[in-house]
Amino acid sequence: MAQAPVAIIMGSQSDWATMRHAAETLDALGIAYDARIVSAHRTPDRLVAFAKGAKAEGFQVIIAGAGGAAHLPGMTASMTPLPVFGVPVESKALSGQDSLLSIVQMPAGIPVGTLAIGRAGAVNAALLSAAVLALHDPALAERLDAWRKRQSDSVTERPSDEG
Ligand SMILES: Nc1c(C(=O)O)ncn1[C@@H]1O[C@H](COP(=O)(O)O)[C@@H](O)[C@H]1O
Repeated sequence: MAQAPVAIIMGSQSDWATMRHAAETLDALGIAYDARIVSAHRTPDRLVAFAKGAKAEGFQVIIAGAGGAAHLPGMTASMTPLPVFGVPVESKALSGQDSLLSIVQMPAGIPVGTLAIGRAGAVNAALLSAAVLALHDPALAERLDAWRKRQSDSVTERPSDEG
């Protein structure tokens, strides 16, 4: 079986409720992915093995979701040359503000492409990954165009009472 181009990693099982939206978006675009739980805090050895080996495994893009003290995206980015898109998971205590600031304020030199908090960020991380992969995949570029057209077509011109 061909290697999935996208890795979706998350700090905890509890993040899956958010990160599954990235997975579903990749599904809709026909992009294979591998979803794994990897935590910089709780499974540091797993993180190092994953991040150092991700390119050799054949991944092309990494989506990393984490909440609270969200070190996972930045630590992953520090150990791989692959593009890393970070998704701040909405934490209970601070509504994801902590996750967002932990992920977005990287020091110059090690970038993480940071998305919005929660579901929107997860969906957009998948769409950004698709856009990167589509640069060298014309069939995927067509699927992405079609996805965006369907989205535009689904927006009515006027609001209705039915919502
Ligand atoms: N931020 C991180 C990391 C990490 O950055 O490596 N590992 C786990 N966590 C986060 O802890 C939160 C609570 O986790 P639990 O629900 O398992 O207690 C999750 O949102 C997870 O991403």
